[in-house]
Amino acid sequence: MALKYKLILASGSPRRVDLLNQAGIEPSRLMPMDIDETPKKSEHPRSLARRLSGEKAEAALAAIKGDITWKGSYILSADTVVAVGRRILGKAEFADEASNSLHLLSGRNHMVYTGICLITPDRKVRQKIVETKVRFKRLSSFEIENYIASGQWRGKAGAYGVQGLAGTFVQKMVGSYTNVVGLPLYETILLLTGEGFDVHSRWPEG
Ligand SMILES: Cc1cn([C@H]2C[C@H](O)[C@@H](COP(=O)(O)OP(=O)(O)OP(=O)(O)O)O2)c(=O)[nH]c1=O
Repeated sequence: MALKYKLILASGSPRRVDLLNQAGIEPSRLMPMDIDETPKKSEHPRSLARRLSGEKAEAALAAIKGDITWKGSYILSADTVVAVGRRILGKAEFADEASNSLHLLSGRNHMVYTGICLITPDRKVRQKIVETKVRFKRLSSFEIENYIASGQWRGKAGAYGVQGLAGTFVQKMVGSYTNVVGLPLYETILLLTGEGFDVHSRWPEG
């Protein structure tokens, strides 16, 4: 069946592509957007997730402006922020930063906010912020050291990836798991179908 709409995923995150694929959607194009992700002074983590997801989608829209191939396509973006209270734990650049982040998360609750932004073919902007509460067990220095050695913290908010070894750190989670991995599937599909994107006609037949 010919698909009615094209979808641009304004992201370079392999996790987001995997999650969309899991939902039976193959983006027509991947557009990683290099935006400044620095939080503003006293910006709430929720507001940051909202602002950055919006900026990624708007940057992709600006980049395809005037290109007839992508006229009438949907643009989807997301941004995931990990926070302890109002304290934002960004992507660690070095091992010692990642270690600090994990020490902070150890034995505590934290929040994961993912902002999703959808720009429709008629260029309406729709946003949704999804929250998940995560509790990590108390981590020993030995566990943290070994986790750091695995390298799985690289490129991930809060310096961990729940879909990998850090899944063993999670004592409790309230809310969406896929939200923590980087794209809340239930809410994303709801947003897409609500805006007329043909999600279910893309599902494979067995
Ligand atoms: C908390 C957590 C985050 N992550 C990832 C998801 C995101 O890729 C990343 C958060 O950074 P983001 O800035 O949201 O995304 P990104 O820079 O990786 O990709 P893009 O902006 O191009 O879409 O952390 C996991 O993979 N697992 C986790 O458990």
